[in-house]
Amino acid sequence: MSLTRAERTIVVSMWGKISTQADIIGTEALERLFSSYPQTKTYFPHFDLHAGSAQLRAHGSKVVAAVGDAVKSIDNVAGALSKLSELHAYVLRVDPVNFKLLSHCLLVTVASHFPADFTADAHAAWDKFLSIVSRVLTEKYR
Ligand code: HEM
Repeated sequence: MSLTRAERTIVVSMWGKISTQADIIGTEALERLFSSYPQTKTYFPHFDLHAGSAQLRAHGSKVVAAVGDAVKSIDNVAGALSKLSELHAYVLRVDPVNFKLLSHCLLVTVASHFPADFTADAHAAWDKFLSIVSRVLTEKYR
């Protein structure tokens, strides 16, 4: 699976907007993840996961920064995220199903912040891009 040229253009150009609100978007996506899918909280027993907590905000900005690294290396996402891939697969052992949940929450968050940009094509491009990111972060399981 790889992005078409048109899909890359959409992801890169929307990232220009998302990156200006990266911390807010990362934090909101995590808040949505933990409230809609509370089972995901089991990976964070050491975190204060209340909405707006300092740890949640710090983690939200790290997650979105990593998505930004992937956008910047959109032709080599595996290379850009290789350290994170080892962390999630070998150290944290996050079950891959959780990546679908977080990707969904990121999509919903982006859609609600940028409704005019979130056309059906943009939705499809981001969905595909986030599944590539998720695949990279989980592929070391196989
Ligand atoms: C788009 C998918 C994801 C991205 C881009 C991502 C990104 C990151 C980043 C950047 C870190 C910090 C690494 C560091 O401090 O060196 C991290 C840590 C972590 N991630 Fe993810 N992650 C993703 C999905 C997930 C999912 C689905 C879960 C589980 C539900 C998860 C659980 C964790 C945990 C438990 C940590 C360690 C937190 C800590 O103790 O500081 N991640 N992730």
